[in-house]
Amino acid sequence: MSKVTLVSAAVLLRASDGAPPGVRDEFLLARRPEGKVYAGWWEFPGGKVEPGETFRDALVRELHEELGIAITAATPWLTREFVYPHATVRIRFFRVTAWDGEIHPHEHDAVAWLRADAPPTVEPILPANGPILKGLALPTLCALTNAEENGVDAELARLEGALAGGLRFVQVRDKTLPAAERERLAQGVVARAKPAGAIVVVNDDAALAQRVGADGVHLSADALNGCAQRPDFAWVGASCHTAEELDKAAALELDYALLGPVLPTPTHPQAAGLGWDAFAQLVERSPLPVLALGGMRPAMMDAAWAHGAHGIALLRGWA
Ligand SMILES: Nc1nc2c([nH]c(=O)n2[C@H]2C[C@H](O)[C@@H](COP(=O)(O)OP(=O)(O)OP(=O)(O)O)O2)c(=O)[nH]1
Repeated sequence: MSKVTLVSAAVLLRASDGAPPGVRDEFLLARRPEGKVYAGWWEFPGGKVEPGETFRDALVRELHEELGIAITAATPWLTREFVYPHATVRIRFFRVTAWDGEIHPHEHDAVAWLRADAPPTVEPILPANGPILKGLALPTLCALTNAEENGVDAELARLEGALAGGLRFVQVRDKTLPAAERERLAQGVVARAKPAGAIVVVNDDAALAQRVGADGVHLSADALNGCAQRPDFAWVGASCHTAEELDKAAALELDYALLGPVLPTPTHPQAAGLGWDAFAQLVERSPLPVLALGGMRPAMMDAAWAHGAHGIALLRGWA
């Protein structure tokens, strides 16, 4: 196997003027200068890990050298491997949310802030980074419907409130609801979520997702294990419990995974949950955004980020 070059890269995040509370919806790209491989291409600031350094050490050093800033808050995010003609790289991406100092490009010839929820306004972007941009467009809080407990109409009312409060990612779950009720729920979710610009995925029923015009499907772990190729939707995710399932979701080039249960839940009180440390170890090499599931509350978003999660998914407590 050829040598793998280790690279740390920073997704610097900030909130645009109209961003909902707590949402950082802009990220920074920088343009590689003349004289480097891929000169003129846009990348996340960062660079190679030097001998004796951790990924985090390299991140801190590179951002100081390249942008003149001292980062004060960075959490691990995705790890992406890519084979270029010149090198095979393993890039550890971090989300950087606070730093000291003004950004001045010392080693790039330009920088630009881009919106996470819109197509990029600069090009070309380094080929390894396509899925990274899609990951940035994925909201960090995923609401799972719970009409089995709340009833369809109450659940749709709860959704309206949450959409008004900034929710942008919904999974229609409710696997045991009678088919006609589940169809009514899915239709109602799409009718409310689409105008708000929210992503809707339907659990394990591609035909229903098609009929109601959802953005995608969410595969249960069983469906993932039996799946030979990525279903043809804009957004496809899967529920995972093990490293093998995370690998399978990555091999199918899905857009995200849910991993859990992280903590005990009312639905599975007998399961102890993975705990945050085991969660962090499992997601460390994942090229996909992974959302923590099981016993989550919105206030746990910071803990989730600190352990490498993209965000959290929850059945109760999202509104
Ligand atoms: N910094 C950065 N590198 C990326 C990204 N995407 C991507 O494929 N890469 C690749 C390109 C390069 O092969 C490698 C980074 O190497 P580099 O040449 O920028 O590293 P460096 O800053 O340490 O520079 P040097 O040793 O060449 O002076 O990772 C990205 O978004 N940011």
